[in-house]
Amino acid sequence: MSNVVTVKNLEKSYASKKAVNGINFVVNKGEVLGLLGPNGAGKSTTINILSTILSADGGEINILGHDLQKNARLIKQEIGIVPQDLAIYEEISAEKNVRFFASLYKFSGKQLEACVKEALELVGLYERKDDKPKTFSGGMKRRLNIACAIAHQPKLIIMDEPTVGIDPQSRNHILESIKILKKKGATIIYSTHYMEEVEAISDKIIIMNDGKIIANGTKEELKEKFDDEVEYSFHVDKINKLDDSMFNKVDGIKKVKVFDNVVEVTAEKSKDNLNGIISEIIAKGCMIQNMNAKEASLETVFLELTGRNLRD
Ligand SMILES: Nc1ncnc2c1ncn2[C@@H]1O[C@H](COP(=O)(O)OP(=O)(O)OP(=O)(O)O)[C@@H](O)[C@H]1O
Repeated sequence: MSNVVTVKNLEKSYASKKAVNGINFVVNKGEVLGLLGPNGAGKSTTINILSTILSADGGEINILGHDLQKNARLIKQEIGIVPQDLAIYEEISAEKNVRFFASLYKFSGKQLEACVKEALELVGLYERKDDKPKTFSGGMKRRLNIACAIAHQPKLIIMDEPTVGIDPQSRNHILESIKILKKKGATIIYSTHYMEEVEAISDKIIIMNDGKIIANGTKEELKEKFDDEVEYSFHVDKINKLDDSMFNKVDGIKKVKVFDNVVEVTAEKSKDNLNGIISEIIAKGCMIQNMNAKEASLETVFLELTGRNLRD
């Protein structure tokens, strides 16, 4: 079976707020799906429904061949959930934490010990297995949280912002762990506020905004839509002479932003308009101190589609 997750017309409201508004998507076996969206987009609600924690108001979900409404119990055995908040016991050793969670599933005896070891090694905590989480850094606790969620070797792993607020070393470690889990055949759904993480590990990206999916595809597919776009940024000496309408005569200008000592111009590359833009700035009596050109990135795609920065 290549479809591990199929979501059709999923809906969920809280009182009058439609948190998830008729979304559809598929995740194939072995894929890492990055779920991106600004605060309140509906990512956690979607993830909590897939994790069988919340019930949906409408729609259909099939996970690993089972209908979620009819067979949640079977699905729970096959998935691993890394929640946004830590779910570990501070007062027992890292190893006992992992063993406890793994023992809730099908493993016991030697097999259980092997799974616990493998999970702790994966997140780089085997050397610290006898230590209590209360002595760990925030990043180490998050890594332990992951080990607890994956020790039973689930086919589908669902992670809700597993790298929020941690040190870069732990963050890299978590991203590397995800790549290894994927290599071993796991399917992963991963929600995050960090664009660079999605770029680094996702096979497919879904961008949510206001309960809806507004883009769905590979990184390349999403960028393609904005391939003809370039953002020029000029540092000038006399910003007070410039305004948003100064490039009205130049062809292919999409957006102008003037702030501090900077003028940012989003333009269509194919219109070959850089000379025209520079001429207009010089004609205003300004000197250009330096200039940058930025091609479309996922950040641009996100901003264009949602009108918001990812971490507003
Ligand atoms: N228990 C709740 N009761 C009422 N409203 C809720 C509840 N949980 C979420 N919401 C609202 O539903 C919408 C979607 O929230 P959700 O937490 O799914 O978004 P999110 O994309 O995960 O955001 P964040 O990145 O901030 O976690 C938001 O408007 C939120 O305020």
